Amino acid sequence: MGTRPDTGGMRRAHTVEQVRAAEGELMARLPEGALMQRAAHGLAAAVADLLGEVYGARVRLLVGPGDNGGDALWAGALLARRGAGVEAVLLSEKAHAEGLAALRAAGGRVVDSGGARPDVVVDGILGIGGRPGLRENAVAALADVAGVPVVAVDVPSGVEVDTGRVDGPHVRAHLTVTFGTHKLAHLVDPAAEACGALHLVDIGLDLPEAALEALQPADAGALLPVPGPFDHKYTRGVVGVRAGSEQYPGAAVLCTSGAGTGLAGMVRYVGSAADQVRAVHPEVVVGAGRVQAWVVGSGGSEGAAEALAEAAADGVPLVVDADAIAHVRSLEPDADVLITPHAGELAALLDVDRAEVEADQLGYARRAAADLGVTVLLKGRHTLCAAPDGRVRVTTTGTPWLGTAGAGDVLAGLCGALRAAGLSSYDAGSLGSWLHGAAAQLASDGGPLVAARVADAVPPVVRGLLRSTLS
Ligand SMILES: NC(=O)C1=CN([C@@H]2O[C@H](COP(=O)(O)OP(=O)(O)OC[C@H]3O[C@@H](n4cnc5c(N)ncnc54)[C@H](OP(=O)(O)O)[C@@H]3O)[C@@H](O)[C@H]2O)[C@@H](O)CC1
Ligand SMILES: Nc1ncnc2c1ncn2[C@@H]1O[C@H](COP(=O)(O)OP(=O)(O)O)[C@@H](O)[C@H]1O
Ligand SMILES: [K+]
Repeated sequence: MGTRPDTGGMRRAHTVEQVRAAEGELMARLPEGALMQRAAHGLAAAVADLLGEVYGARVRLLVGPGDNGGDALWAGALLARRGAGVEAVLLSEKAHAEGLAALRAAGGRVVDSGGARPDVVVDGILGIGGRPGLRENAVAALADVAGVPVVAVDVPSGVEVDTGRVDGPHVRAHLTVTFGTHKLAHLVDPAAEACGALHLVDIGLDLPEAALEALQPADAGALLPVPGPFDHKYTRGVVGVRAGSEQYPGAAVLCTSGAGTGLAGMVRYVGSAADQVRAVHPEVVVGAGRVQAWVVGSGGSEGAAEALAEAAADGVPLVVDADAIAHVRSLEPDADVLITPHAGELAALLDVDRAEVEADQLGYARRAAADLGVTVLLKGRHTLCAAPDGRVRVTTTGTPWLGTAGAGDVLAGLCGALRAAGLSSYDAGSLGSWLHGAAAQLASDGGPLVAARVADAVPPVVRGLLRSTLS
């Protein structure tokens, strides 16, 4: 049976090709039109929820040429039968014939764009068959209803469904109601941001392995390294931090804060900010020694290349952040590496513009991971964790308040602790990012925060996960 709606297990996203194949298989076993009926009922229910009161509400359908428009028309018919005033603006010479007949039979009308302001707009312009961008008449029809909440059918029309790119005009939705499974554009920015809230309607698809995953609390809980009865600090893992510089001693403090949230057994520090680190974190052991993973580069300045070479000489897994990222090509090809760039740092590493990376986050994260043979944690609103073998996870925890100086230093330390505790680079990066985002939400509580508070909030987030995992 298909991916379940938004609660519970791992959130998964599939490509258009995977979705079409699963839909084809299921359609062959069902009466004609049955899948569209499932989709339309789920869509109508979500629009009704948004409206609160259906009777007397004004609903505007923007209808394109394909089955996406068909979903909108059938859902419009259901709403019209419940007493809504439903108008359809047909944006193409073609429109789904049965859907249109059903809408008319239910009392819905076809209108030109313009007219009285509706209470809600249903975007049935383009779905998974859409090419990026919108025609002029669609752009004009959207302008006519500017400010009205939009419910996107399957995807906000105009976005590129398999990449999350938005290269032309597109819909900005309040809510996106999708069917069977999430598509990549629902989770990958910048398209994900245009989706608004997501609602998944189960239409019974049987789906293959996902193209993209987003950890949910139960998944995060299951990945946590939890000490057993006979564990001690060394078996739990020692994480080493080589961060900070004369210019940026605070980065060393913040990075050791992330490393020292209790998920590894011990934190070592090597670098010029030892006094500052010791003053804030008396439990940190200063000086070189055996570690299970090194975190290198946060606030490292010009010393980052040397710090990276020294850490790499130990032959243990590396988490490479900030100034050290530029030197990652100097590492042995078989080194086990997680890099933690923001878009600007990945752009510099790949010698492209930052805007290009921001426009194609999934493409660049995947390519960098494959080409460099490292795991890439591309930080942003929805951080991506791409493994060299092609797997990708996306982080949906977090808050824009996390865009604050030093937050990345905390994240690097946290990922290093998880790596030292024995998680793979892929799990350490994706779980570290998930915990970092969840901790930021807890610390922010809807308001501003500073990076140190994010680290402070990691233990309560972990405690909450463990409680719900055990209950
Ligand atoms: N399959 C199923 O079982 C189920 C599917 N369901 C629903 O069907 C949706 C997919 O429907 P679909 O395949 O008909 O494609 P859809 O996105 O509606 O439009 C394609 C049309 O648009 C045109 N076109 C493309 N780009 C354009 C542009 N930029 N500007 C203007 N026009 C453009 C394109 O033209 P062409 O490429 O042929 O030139 C073609 O005519 C899916 O998202 C879901 O909502 C659900 O009911 C559940 C069951
Ligand atoms: N708008 C946003 N929404 C959610 N998270 C964000 C946003 N902007 C930045 N972040 C997160 O904040 C952190 C910033 O890290 P980074 O850019 O390295 O900052 P610094 O170098 O100052 O430590 C990253 O984890 C990133 O994912
Ligand atoms: K749509």
